[in-house]
Amino acid sequence: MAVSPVLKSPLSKSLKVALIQLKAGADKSANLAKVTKFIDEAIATSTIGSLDLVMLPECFNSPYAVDQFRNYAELIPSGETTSVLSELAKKHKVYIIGGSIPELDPEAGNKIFNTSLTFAPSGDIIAKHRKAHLFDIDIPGGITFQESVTLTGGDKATVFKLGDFGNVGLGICYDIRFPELAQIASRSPHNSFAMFYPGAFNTTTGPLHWHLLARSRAVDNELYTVLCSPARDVEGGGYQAYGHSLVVDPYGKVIAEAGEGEEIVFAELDKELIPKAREGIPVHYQRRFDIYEDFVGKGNAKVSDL
Ligand SMILES: O=C(O)CCC(=O)C(=O)O
Repeated sequence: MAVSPVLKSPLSKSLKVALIQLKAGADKSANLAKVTKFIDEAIATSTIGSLDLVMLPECFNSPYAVDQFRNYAELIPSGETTSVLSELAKKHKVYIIGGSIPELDPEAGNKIFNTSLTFAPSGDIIAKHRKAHLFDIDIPGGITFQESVTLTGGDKATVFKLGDFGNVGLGICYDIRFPELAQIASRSPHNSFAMFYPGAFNTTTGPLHWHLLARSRAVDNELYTVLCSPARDVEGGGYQAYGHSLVVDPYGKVIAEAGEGEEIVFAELDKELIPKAREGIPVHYQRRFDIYEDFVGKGNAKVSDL
């Protein structure tokens, strides 16, 4: 079996990121004011030097509740949240992975999607991912949640170019349970160095699977996984997010992690670690497509082009 040569990245820069773990309330304007304050603070207090990217959690401008999504849904790109994030990216000259918001799409029969936008330092939108796998679960004595009551799933994997840093993939929360999105992003022709997942796991499935899934996607694909959660909101009641926003390196090691409350976490993603991990443990090049099917790059993987 042929082993492909290790791909050395021509772009050796590391990516300095801040994860904003905050809790959202019922007041959208207050949520957006809080996002602005936290992003300003991340830029001003970074412990790792000048930041390249700031990331927000899933549903940061609305309660995470099936019966509320339509009330908070916005048009993209003309909605209020899109313009606030675009201005913040421009003001601070950073990339922003804008967690996710409920999106109203009149062209799709007014359906609602759970959508994540990424902004370049110019303020332009460079990626849009609609949560592909909806969170419909029922754990007796644990949690019941049915996103599909009001949301529609997206129909594409999302991979995009983060400027000079190279390609990255984007999924939302429950999407992390489906290894295929990270596989598509990590493998040729995309060769991404990181997967980003804004996510709001809960106090039942968080302790069970949050770290396990982040580390699994990282080890399977030998890339960074970056997960940003809302903070726990005990006083507010409602959906209790797990917290523990984290960054996992291509060996599966957790290199940064938040607690449960509101917090900013900083981490540096050293891209040189990707070829090192893939050279040392070359699973990336040892796949046996003679005994199982390769679905990536075979024309049936749909990748978003905005
Ligand atoms: O997969 C899980 O356990 C949690 C998923 C979730 O909370 C979500 O998709 O919003």
